[in-house]
Amino acid sequence: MRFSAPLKSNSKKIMLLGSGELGKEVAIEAQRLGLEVIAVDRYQNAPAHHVAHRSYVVNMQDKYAVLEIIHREKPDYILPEIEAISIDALFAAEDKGYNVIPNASAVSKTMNRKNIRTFAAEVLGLKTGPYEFVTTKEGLKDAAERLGFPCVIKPVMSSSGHGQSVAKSAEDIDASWEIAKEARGDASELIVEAFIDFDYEITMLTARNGSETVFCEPIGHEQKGGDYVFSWQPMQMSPLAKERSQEIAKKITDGLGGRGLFGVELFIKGDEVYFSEVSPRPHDTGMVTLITQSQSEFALHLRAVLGLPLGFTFYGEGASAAFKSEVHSYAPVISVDESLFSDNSFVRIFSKPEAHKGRRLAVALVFDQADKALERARELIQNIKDS
Ligand SMILES: Nc1ncnc2c1ncn2[C@@H]1O[C@H](COP(=O)(O)OP(=O)(O)OP(=O)(O)O)[C@@H](O)[C@H]1O
Ligand SMILES: NCC(=O)N[C@@H]1O[C@H](COP(=O)([O-])[O-])[C@@H](O)[C@H]1O
Ligand SMILES: [Mg+2]
Repeated sequence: MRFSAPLKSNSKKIMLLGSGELGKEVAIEAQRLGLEVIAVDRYQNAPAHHVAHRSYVVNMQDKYAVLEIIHREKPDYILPEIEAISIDALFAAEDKGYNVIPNASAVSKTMNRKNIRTFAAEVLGLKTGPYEFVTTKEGLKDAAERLGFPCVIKPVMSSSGHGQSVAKSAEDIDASWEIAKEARGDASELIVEAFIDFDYEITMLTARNGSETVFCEPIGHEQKGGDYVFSWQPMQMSPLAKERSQEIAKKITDGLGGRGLFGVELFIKGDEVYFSEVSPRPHDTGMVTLITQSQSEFALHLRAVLGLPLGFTFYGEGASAAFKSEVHSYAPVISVDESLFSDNSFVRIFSKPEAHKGRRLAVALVFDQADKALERARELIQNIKDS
């Protein structure tokens, strides 16, 4: 009897810069492909640290700290997983021949709203709402008056709604100015956007592997305070709005270039599609693909990075709901009710080592007709408790 030799493990090494819940799923997919996984974040025991071959804790905004780890590990691919990373480190790594995903320039553009908005609207000519950039409270007041109320105010560098607010009238401007200081990133410059009274908003997940571009079914989502709470797939759209959404997604991802999966955020009103922003990496609203697709957004990201084929099957409708902490704890315990274990749903707990009110700690996923799935996902997160 002969046994075939074990498959030669793929000797490539990936480095995740940021190791949260999204990175954890990327790390698991990478492990499945036999890659070596190095997970880096600003705190110990971040979700992807638990499933990596090696992990590091560094100040991600410190160019030299980030570069030191890159030089020590010499990864084949560097995958930025959060926005607050030293961009100088990424450019320097790229100059030395490292492969930054999708590329340092795309990361630089997307991490700063000024860069991505001017690139999308003024270079690529994509439709966006009116906007202005300001650096002073006086400038903010004037811009808000010009754009009209309500308007949305966001630090140029931040994410997950940190530092973001909606000013309904001139009286709100002082408060908005203060809120902006809570940015995760740089609050020295703000974007003021006219409020778009959209019918719904979507994420168009778009993957490019160097030879083809594929789109996932559109993901509808609901946000509270600028952070995602529910998502569902597919979002029912008119054929024209869907076609326009894919066109915009193709233009912006071609414009940014490189390989990987992108989350293109769009606002839809009737058949009009407005570009909002884009993540050059898997998107939080895309966690729903863990239950709706044969290859989740995380698996597609890796396939795209490695230049592998991007074919996948959309199994059918589903929804996700984010569970956010209700407590502050240095050792959160999450209890999952027995009722959560049903045939068409599951919960993913991220295992974050510390909880604070509003921090996303788990996600509920349901495979069912989108409206039923959404209702069930909502129910599921009500049955998760943390202490
Ligand atoms: N101009 C606008 N008009 C109406 N709603 C808006 C506008 N800008 C943002 N929003 C709402 O706020 C949400 C968050 O905004 P945005 O995506 O710009 O912030 P973010 O901090 O980058 O969020 P994330 O990191 O979760 O993607 C949007 O998904 C949308 O629901
Ligand atoms: N919208 C971006 C997003 O969802 N990013 C995800 O959240 C993590 C940070 O979580 P934390 O704030 O709880 O540390 C990031 O590491 C990433 O996985
Ligand atoms: Mg967004």
